[in-house]
Amino acid sequence: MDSLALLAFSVPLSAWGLSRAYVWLIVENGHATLSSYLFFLALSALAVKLSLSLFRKHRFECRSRALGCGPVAVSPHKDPVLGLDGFLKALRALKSHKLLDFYAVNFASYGKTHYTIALGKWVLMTNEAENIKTILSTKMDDWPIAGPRLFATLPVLGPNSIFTSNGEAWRRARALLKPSFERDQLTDLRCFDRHIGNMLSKIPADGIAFDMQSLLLDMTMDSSTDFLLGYSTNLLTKASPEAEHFVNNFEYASRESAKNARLGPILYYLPHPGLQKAVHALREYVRVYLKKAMAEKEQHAGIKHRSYVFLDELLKANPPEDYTIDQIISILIAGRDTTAVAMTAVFYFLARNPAVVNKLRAEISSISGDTPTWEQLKHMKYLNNIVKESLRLFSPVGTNSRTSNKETLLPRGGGRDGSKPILVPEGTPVRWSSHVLQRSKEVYGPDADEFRPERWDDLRVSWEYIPFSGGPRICPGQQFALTQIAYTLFKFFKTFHAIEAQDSGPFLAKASLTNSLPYGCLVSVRRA
Ligand code: HEM
Repeated sequence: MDSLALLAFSVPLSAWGLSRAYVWLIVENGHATLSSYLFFLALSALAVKLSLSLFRKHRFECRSRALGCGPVAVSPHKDPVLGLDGFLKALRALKSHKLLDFYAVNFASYGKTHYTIALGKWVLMTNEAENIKTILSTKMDDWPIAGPRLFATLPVLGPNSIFTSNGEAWRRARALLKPSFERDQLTDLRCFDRHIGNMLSKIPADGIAFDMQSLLLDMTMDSSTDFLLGYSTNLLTKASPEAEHFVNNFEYASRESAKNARLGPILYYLPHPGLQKAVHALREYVRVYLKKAMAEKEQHAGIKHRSYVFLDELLKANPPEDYTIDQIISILIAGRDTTAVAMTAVFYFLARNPAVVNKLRAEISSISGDTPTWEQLKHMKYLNNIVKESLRLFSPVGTNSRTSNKETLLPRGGGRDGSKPILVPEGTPVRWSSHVLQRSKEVYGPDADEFRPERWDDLRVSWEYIPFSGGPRICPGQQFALTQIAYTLFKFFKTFHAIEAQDSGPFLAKASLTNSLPYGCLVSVRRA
């Protein structure tokens, strides 16, 4: 039944019901007490609210039709109010590390754009590249970051960080950070070199199984802190007790943030002394290096006294102390796990594809010496295709979301075949999955689930490939991450001849702030 028919039916019915309730309760039974009046008032308020929401729904549908929009599919729910059945299914998928598959099944079953209910809230799911482009780029201002992602990171990053802010506050943070990601900085590979060397020296001798993911997590923490603060945590060599404490707090804060993302406002408004203590300790650790960098800036007044450090670059704009700390912690959260997990996935796929490794080694051996330049790395076509293909099959940020701040149009998803535009009400959360989109058979062909770097020789895609997101909020660390991954691969295959998988289970993804491999990535190597 459409909303007009419901309206025509329900308004006279509730008026009649209310008048009957009044006569029965107050006139006939003489219950003219305060509680019966209050009961009657509550009943009336409910009826008015229901009629008003039906009226609004009707007006919304009229506007939607006038704009040429179509209705959107709705996923079926046994519990149509809270959607508890869907929530429990998602929870089970999360626990068995199959949440990304759960999204894939839902998109295949209910359509590329559909509504679902999550704990009483209507959520728009869309995997239409055109819709994602509209949300992230063309109409970005209608779609701020809100909801779970915000609840997840606010307690750790505060409202001013590039990661949690919107509008003017976000533009200010982005402008401050932009110069620190300029190309010149990226071409200086010395910062990675030492940490990659430390990691390679920890890899056990021929044939012994080890977890590549945990080594890569240590390496990216060492290189990120070195790059950002000018002082590495040195987890792979001789970490100080302060550095170890910092890393423990960082990992604890990330885990608790992921819980906030799942339970949203429920946890966000409850006090969490453990998290507060960890965040305080994180900030104080960064403050020590910030103070050192400020002192060195005064002492050296414009003279370059050490190789590139992100903090030195930031301080050129004289930002306030706590604001700077917000941004540094944001970048560490945004860049450390993502890069480590992206590299883990590359090694996961290579360990299962010896023919790809042979082709990669041939390309690497065409470059003399053990230390490539930035330009050489950029021109290694096959190596870059491998990284691209791995990020297609496994994006560390496998899903993403925004919330509409006004009634707004999306170009697709309406009508029987989903080709009409849709009108989205204000306050609607929208979620999409780069992971599912990047495995679309429509775009990537029937072998979309296979690891085949050669497909990138002639494949041209746009918004169907978004491991680093897109639009003005595109990941500013993209080149930094890609360079670090390429450099690691180069050095790894100059040292080792082959890599073999030592686990045989299916590919699973543990969903947290970033997806990771729940049981690590067990491999063994042979020396070159
Ligand atoms: C393979 C590694 C990486 C992947 C897959 C990745 C992915 C992403 C994605 C998908 C977003 C968009 C999030 C959203 O729209 O909600 C993002 C944002 C961001 N990333 Fe990355 N990232 C990676 C590495 C890095 C690195 C190394 C850094 C810094 C050194 C970094 C810094 C940031 C920042 C600051 C943002 C927020 C940008 C903004 O809101 O304007 N990322 N990243």
